Amino acid sequence: MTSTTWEAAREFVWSAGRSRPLGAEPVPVDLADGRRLAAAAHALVDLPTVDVSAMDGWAVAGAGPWRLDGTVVMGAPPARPLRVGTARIITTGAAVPPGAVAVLRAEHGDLLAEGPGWLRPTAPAPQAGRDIRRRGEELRRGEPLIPAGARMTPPRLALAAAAGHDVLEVLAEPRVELIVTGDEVVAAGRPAAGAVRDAFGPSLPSLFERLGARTSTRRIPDRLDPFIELLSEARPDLLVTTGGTAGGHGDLLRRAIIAEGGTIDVAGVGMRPGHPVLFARTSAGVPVLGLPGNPLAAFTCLLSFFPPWLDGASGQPITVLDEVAAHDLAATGLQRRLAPFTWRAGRAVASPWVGSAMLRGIADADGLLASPVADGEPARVVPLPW
Ligand SMILES: Nc1nc2c(c(=O)[nH]1)N[C@H]1C(S)=C(S)[C@@H](COP(=O)(O)OP(=O)(O)OC[C@H]3O[C@@H](n4cnc5c(N)ncnc54)[C@H](O)[C@@H]3O)O[C@H]1N2
Ligand code: MOO
Repeated sequence: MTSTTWEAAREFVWSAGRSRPLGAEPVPVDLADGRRLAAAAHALVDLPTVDVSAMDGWAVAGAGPWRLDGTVVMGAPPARPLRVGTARIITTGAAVPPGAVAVLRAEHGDLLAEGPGWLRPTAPAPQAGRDIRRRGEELRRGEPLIPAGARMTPPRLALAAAAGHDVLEVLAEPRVELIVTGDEVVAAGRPAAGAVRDAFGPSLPSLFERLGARTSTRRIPDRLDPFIELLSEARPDLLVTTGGTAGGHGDLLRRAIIAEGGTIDVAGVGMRPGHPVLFARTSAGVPVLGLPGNPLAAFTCLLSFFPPWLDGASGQPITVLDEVAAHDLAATGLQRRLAPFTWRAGRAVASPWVGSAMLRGIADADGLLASPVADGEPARVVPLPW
C-alpha cells in the first residue's frame, strides 16, 4: 500500500486496465457511435469503386463539338465505351464510360441550335482527366481505414459504411458498478440542515456513459458488513465507490476491502483536491476506484483516473494530455493541483471555486488544469467529456 504521484497513479490505473482487457462484440455500423474498434477496420472496396464524374455535365471523348449519344445511368457500372467525337450526359457520382477523356461541366457547354444532338464547349476544352474522380483515389481495397481502439464518431461511421462495412467489431462497453456511501447523503429533495444531497447518483452514470461505460448504481449504509458483502459479490469490470476514503465513516472503505480479503494498491495520491483517492482489488480481482466524498475531489479523481484505466482495458497507450503554456496556476512541485478552468483569449484561467467540496467551478469549466512542477512550465489539460 503506497501513496504516489498523480502521474504514477495514472500509469498504475492504465496498467491495471491492461491486465484485464475488455472483450469484443460485433455491432451494426449504425449502432456503433461512441464505441471503440476492437480491431482496425480496412476498406472492403476501392473508393470510389470506379472512375466517376465529379460534376454534372457531359462525359466527352476527343475535341468538341461532340455528337450527343445518350445519358449515363446513375448507380450502374461503367457502360458501353464512348467514341471519339461523342459526348454523354452524366451526373455527379455516375460512372464515367470507358473512352471518356474528361467531363465537361454543364455550365461550360451549349447544345447547338442547329441540331439538338450536338454539343460545343463555351470555355476552353477540358484537359484530359478533368472532373473525373479516379477509382481508388481516396482508398484502395484492403487499405487501413480506422485504427484499432479508435472511438467511432459520425464521420467515422460514414467512412466505414462508404467503404462497405455493415458490422464492426467493437470493444465491449465496460460495466461500472457505482456504490454511493454516506448516511448523511439524501437521494432527493432539498437537503435538511446538516444533510447533504447526493451529487453523484444523478451525475456519475451520465459521466461514465460519456466516457463509454455502462453504470449500475447502488447506495449502501455506512456499515462494514453490507460493504464487505457487496465487495465479495461484485463482478463488474470496475467498481467505483464514493466517500469513506479518508477519516470519515471510520475509514469504511479501507477496512471493508481488507476484511473482504482484497488488496489496496494505492492509498492516496499527490493531488488536491482528491488526495485520499484509492485503488484496490477485491479478493476476486475486481479493480476498485475509491473516489473521495467531496464532490470536486470525486470529479477530479474520476477524470484523472477513469480515462487511463479505459485506455489500458482497451489495449491503447495512455492518452497524452495537452500542455498549455498560457495559464495562471502556480507551480506546486509534485503535488498536483487540479483546478477547473475556462479559456479566455487563449489563456487558461483557473476558477475561484476550487475547494474540494465545491461544484460551481467545474459546472462552468472548459477543463481541469493540472499544475506544473516548476514555475514557468506548462500546465496540463485534463479534458471534460462534454
Ligand atoms: N482526518 C482527515 N480528514 C479528512 C482528510 C484527511 O486526510 N484526514 N481528507 C479530506 C479530504 S482532502 C477529502 S477529499 C475528504 C474525503 O472524504 P471521504 O472520501 O472520506 O468522504 P466522506 O467523509 O464520506 O465525505 C466527505 C464530504 O463529502 C460529502 N459527500 C459524500 N458523499 C457525497 C455525495 N454522494 N454527494 C454529495 N456530497 C457527498 C460528505 O457529506 C462530506 O461533506 O476528507 C477530508 N477529511
Ligand atoms: O485532497 Mo482534498 O480533496 O484537498 O480536499
